[in-house]
Amino acid sequence: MDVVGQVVGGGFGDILIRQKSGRRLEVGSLLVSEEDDSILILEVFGLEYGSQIQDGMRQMVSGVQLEREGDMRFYEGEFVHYVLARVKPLARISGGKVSIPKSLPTFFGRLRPISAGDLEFMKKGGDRIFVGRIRSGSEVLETEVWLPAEDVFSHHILIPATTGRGKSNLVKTILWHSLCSNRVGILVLDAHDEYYGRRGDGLSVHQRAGENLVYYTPDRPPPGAHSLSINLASILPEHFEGITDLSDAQSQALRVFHGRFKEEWLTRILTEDPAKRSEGARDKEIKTGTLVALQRKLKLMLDLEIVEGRQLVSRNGFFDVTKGATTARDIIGHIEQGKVVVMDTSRLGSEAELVAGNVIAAGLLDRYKQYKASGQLDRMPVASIVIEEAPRVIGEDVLSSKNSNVYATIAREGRKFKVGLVAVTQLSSAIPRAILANMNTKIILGNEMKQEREAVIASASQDLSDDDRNIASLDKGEAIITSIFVPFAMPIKIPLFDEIVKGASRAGDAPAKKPRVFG
Ligand SMILES: Nc1ncnc2c1ncn2[C@@H]1O[C@H](COP(=O)(O)OP(=O)(O)OP(=O)(O)O)[C@@H](O)[C@H]1O
Repeated sequence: MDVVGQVVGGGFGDILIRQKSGRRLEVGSLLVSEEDDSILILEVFGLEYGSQIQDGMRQMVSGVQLEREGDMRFYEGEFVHYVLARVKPLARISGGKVSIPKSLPTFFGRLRPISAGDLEFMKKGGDRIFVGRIRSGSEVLETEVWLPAEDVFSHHILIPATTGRGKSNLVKTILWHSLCSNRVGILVLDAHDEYYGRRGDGLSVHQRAGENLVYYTPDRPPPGAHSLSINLASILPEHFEGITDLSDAQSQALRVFHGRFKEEWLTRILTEDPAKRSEGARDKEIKTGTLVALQRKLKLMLDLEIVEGRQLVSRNGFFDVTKGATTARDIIGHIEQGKVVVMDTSRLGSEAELVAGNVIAAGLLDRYKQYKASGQLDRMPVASIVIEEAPRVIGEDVLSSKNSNVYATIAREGRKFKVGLVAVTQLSSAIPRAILANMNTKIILGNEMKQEREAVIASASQDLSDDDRNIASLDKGEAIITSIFVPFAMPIKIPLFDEIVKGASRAGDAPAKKPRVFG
């Protein structure tokens, strides 16, 4: 047996291992204790020195070496000084079945490194999505990790990390595998226009992009892509809720206009001339000051302007008076067919992006509620919405200071209707605990901020209370998956998206060069 260490003490959840000299255990290393009829997988969460020599003596020997450059050494140093690893049991595997460990490994038992053969029970392929390979410390095993797509998407995914740790790469990886089947329809609000692959490789080079990827952009759509504009008539007063700061009077004004003018309500608010308002009873409901402030706010947010003759025109062609009447309906239709819809919102401000997302998310949730009511939900694919910088819509301050919004509703109850969120964030601590706890799969990337690690650890599906340092030391693309759909918290390495594309083109699964034309 390839021994790396031996059990020398500790207790359940905090077992002390002496590291064999010449081996190097890392925080996150996975070890195996072979028992009679099972194996126990253990994970290193702490490392410290051990020595048989008292402190004072060690410091004196060091003094001789440093100050006199003397050759004073300990006889058979590997016996007297060593590294102690603190490990916790992760899983017991017996006859291909995984269970939560409830006992200690054999006292004085020797441990070996984990190998791919120990993890053969892990299921692959089918309606699962690939997220990476099992990692032991910084060593990557061959074992692939595939998550059950419908379950994880409908029960929400949280991707927490600080900047530059590989969030976008992970989202791309997940979307890539979602394109293989139609079991999950996904809306991606792509604020950096980075997923489709206009510049460099993106989802468009996937073998099935033609059938399963739909790209909407307001900026010179490539062949087969759709021009993205949303008609003002698609927007309802509630689409602004929980997105932008509106006073009570302003919210009231939105509703009054909607009640009076139905689909034309937004155009009417924006084009009403404050100077020509009559003092009739109807207008008293809305003060001129409120109207003027509302017009200013909406024009700025939606990038609209009033030109001669009180004509309303769109400056960026996104929110439009004439175009885009069916956009929201069409996008919802694509998601219902299990496609991935990438919406390039890179030209929009943050609030406008969220309003656009709201129009679609609210319509989608409504449709799925209807499917449930009519008994058709079972045959529908799961629907999911990828939202970056998630605290913008599900942050504590947003939800307490403004009315709730559709994203929060989805986070709380979307699961019942097969609608989920993929929330990407640098600030998990800004999301209320109840919502964090509802995100039943967390793919935790590196994070150097203690407060953020604590928020994620406190709401994890497995006990990660000893993993603070482990999470702090995660390198780019290294992650820990905690989920009600995995048997134990899994350390993984996410592949680089470019390598996935290269691998697919070698295997003939993706064209190597030009993006595909799709519709
Ligand atoms: N799985 C990975 N393996 C190796 N390197 C990676 C991996 N994922 C990302 N990287 C590296 O880290 C860089 C940043 O990745 P990415 O843009 O995905 O991070 P991010 O967290 O989305 O950053 P930002 O918050 O700035 O958008 C990439 O350019 C890439 O070089």
